[in-house]
Amino acid sequence: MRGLTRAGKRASEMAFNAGGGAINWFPGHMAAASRAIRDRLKLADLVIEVRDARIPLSSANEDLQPVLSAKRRILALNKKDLANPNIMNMWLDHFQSCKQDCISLNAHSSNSINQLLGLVELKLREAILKEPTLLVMVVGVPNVGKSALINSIHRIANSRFPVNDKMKRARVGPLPGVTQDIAGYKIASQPSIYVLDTPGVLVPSIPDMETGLKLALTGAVKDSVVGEERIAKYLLSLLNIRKTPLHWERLLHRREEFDEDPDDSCEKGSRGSVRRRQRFNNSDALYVQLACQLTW
Ligand SMILES: Nc1nc2c(ncn2[C@@H]2O[C@H](COP(=O)(O)OP(=O)(O)OP(=O)(O)O)[C@@H](O)[C@H]2O)c(=O)[nH]1
Repeated sequence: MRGLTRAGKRASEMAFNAGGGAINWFPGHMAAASRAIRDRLKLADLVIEVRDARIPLSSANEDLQPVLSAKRRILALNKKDLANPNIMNMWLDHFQSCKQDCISLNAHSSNSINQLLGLVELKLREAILKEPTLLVMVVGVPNVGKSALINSIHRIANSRFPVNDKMKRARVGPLPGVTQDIAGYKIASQPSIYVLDTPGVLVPSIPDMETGLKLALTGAVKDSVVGEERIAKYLLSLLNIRKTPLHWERLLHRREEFDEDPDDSCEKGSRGSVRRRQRFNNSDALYVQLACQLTW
């Protein structure tokens, strides 16, 4: 693990030194948004801190941690469908061993949202009996899936306890910075429970280049801010360090073996239909293999 960390640092240094100028990680609107989030946090009964399941440490906003850890908090590792399940489970064990309520999610999956709502109910059990209004705040770095999560929570909660309010939808988009203002969504009555969507915020200065490049690679920072070439070089260096070209070489080799036996390229589906096994793309593999060698 330590070897991989050192190698990751080396990859980020190489990518960074490739040039491209200084990086401004903190656009103007984030300072105002950070202040507004801190203000509202004082009123929140529960915080859902959304992090990216692929980079659960790098996607933490370190400046907010002292405030967040003093609140009732659920750590939601979102985009679990894009993460390596073995590594993600290791992180879940780690956070749970630190007595932190933690859950891995896919914001578009009803199963995930039902599990999250179960945990929210559990955390708010006592407050639900006492308070007429409760506030759940969703915070996290840009593009981590906060608004998608809120839309799913809103939809599922509304199907369980219909709220008379008009159903609003939070704006979701593939680029960071779509949500610019804090907005509330009512998900229950008696007590009234509101979920607050917040703009994604980063720390004003990212402490090390590797963290910055991981955030860029997973979409928390626009490609143009860091530079497409830097991001691509970092990715290719990581693939190289993890010996991905070697793995692909083996797959290519196996493909040649399949080609020698044409009967092997088909397999029976569960209903007896014959379906073609998905072929490994030879030219893509060779292209990335070559690109990795060039960045080394
Ligand atoms: N694969 C996958 N994509 C997701 C998931 N959750 C959200 N997304 C996608 O991630 C992108 C960003 O989602 P948003 O909900 O807009 O993210 P946000 O955190 O509100 O972004 P900001 O407005 O920058 O704060 C969208 O393209 C979503 O469809 C998930 O669990 N898995």
